[in-house]
Amino acid sequence: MTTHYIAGNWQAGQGEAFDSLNPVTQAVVWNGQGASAAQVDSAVQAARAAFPAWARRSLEERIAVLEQFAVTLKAHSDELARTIGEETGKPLWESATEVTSMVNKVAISVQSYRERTGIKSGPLADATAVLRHKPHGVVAVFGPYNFPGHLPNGHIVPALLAGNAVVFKPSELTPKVAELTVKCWIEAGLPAGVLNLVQGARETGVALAASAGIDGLFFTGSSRTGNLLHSQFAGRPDKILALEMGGNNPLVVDQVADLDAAVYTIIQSAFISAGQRCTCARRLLVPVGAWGDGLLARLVAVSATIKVGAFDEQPAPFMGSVISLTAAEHLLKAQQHLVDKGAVALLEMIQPVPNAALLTPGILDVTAVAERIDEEFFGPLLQVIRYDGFDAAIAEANNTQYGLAAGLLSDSAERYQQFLVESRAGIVNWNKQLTGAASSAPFGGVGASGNHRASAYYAADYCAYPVASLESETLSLPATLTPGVSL
Ligand SMILES: NC(=O)C1=CN([C@@H]2O[C@H](COP(=O)(O)OP(=O)(O)OC[C@H]3O[C@@H](n4cnc5c(N)ncnc54)[C@H](O)[C@@H]3O)[C@@H](O)[C@H]2O)C=CC1
Ligand SMILES: O=C(O)CCC(=O)N[C@@H](CCC(=O)O)C(=O)O
Repeated sequence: MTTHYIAGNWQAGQGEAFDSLNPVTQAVVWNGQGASAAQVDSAVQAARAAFPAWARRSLEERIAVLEQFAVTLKAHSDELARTIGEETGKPLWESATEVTSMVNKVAISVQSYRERTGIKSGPLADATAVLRHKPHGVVAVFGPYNFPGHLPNGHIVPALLAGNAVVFKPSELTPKVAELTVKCWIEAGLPAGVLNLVQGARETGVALAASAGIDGLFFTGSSRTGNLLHSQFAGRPDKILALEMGGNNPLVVDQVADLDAAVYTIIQSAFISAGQRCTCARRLLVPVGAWGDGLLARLVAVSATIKVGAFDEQPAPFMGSVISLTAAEHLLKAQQHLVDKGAVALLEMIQPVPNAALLTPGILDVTAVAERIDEEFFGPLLQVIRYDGFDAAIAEANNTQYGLAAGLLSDSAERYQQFLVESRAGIVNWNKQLTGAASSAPFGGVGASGNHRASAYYAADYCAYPVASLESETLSLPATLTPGVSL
């Protein structure tokens, strides 16, 4: 099976065989062989060869190809949404929103490029100061499985726009979405070699990250892998590394007037995408006392009724499956481990159908757990911590190595001001769900969530480097010479 797209040709893999499965039915969605180290190398060389001509094209020419890509995405949107659903288990309504985000990324990236990294100039007394931006060269893009279309696209579109050539290594759990996306680029007329696709698991990623031929690596994925890459790139200031990693995101609930609005917002924050968004609320901070007890009772009652099902089930479920049986098993074990450590299951997360990666929402009260685990559980498992006093809530919210997203549900503007000032995260929301960040804003975290290279609207910043010039069409002597020099 031809699975890799290198130098404008599809070719079969020479590495390990692997397949992607529908997480609910376990049916094979895609299979093939991963790229060998030699194939990764040829993909990097193809990108290197294609880079100069692509970078020399005018910005308008590159934009035209990108806009055509948006057109081809729209034309294939049903097929793409279905494939996202099949490979990830995400309900069709949600997969369709992912394709829309991919389409919208083009116009947003163009706007961002012009605003943040375009050409700017200003007159000086005897010259012109010009600021331009140049592409880095060949960049590797690593994607996660949870948004197999939208998140790699969030690196690829701005990278190509800036004039880079790309080698794309998608998640091994979602190869078919990557293949379809690359086909859309080909149909849009992207020249051969400018975007290359190498499929495969860890070994393919290791080979690509270690390639001497890349000038940068843009990664979205787990903190564990991101940290490995960070160590690997240490001492390499010549290569740009952008890391978008996970979080252990707190959502603080203050005593609010509209209890149902709070419950709905918590559900959208914790359980959308079956809890598989990096921005999902993982820790829910609830005040001690009767009001907090009432909120939790209502949250548990409503969460117990959430419809969970296969991606194409009708009527549509709110939550699809998690990515795999292995992931489901890992999450169930994590729940059991927390219960063993003293957590109280307010709503037990269960696997309702054997051999299907469907999980129901889980809510654990971990207040009594002595040493809470600061880890991201990437699924529908929400940990509740009761707090006494708003200062204590903020301290608890910040009690994590991560710093991606933090939210406050409160009727008090004053409390939000305090939360905004004191919380440590790249996304801080007020009375809004934590998930669903806008592509028109920067997207990134501090602490263990990233390396200060925010993506989305600020992706333009890591896709090009600034070149500052002082320019004068004629060379002439200044009116006054510096002391000590005579001509
Ligand atoms: N901050 C952000 O923007 C986002 C972060 N994420 C995070 O991504 C994670 C889920 O995605 P996963 O696919 O599980 O991440 P992952 O880290 O397992 O994999 C990401 C990519 O890295 C590759 N890879 C794995 N080990 C490697 C190694 N040693 N060297 C080179 N490449 C390697 C994988 O094959 C895949 O292409 C969650 O932790 C989530 O929070 C997901 C979406 C957005
Ligand atoms: O990257 C963008 O264009 C905006 C950020 C975004 O789409 N965030 C989503 C996905 C979160 C995740 O990566 O898991 C969100 O906040 O829901």
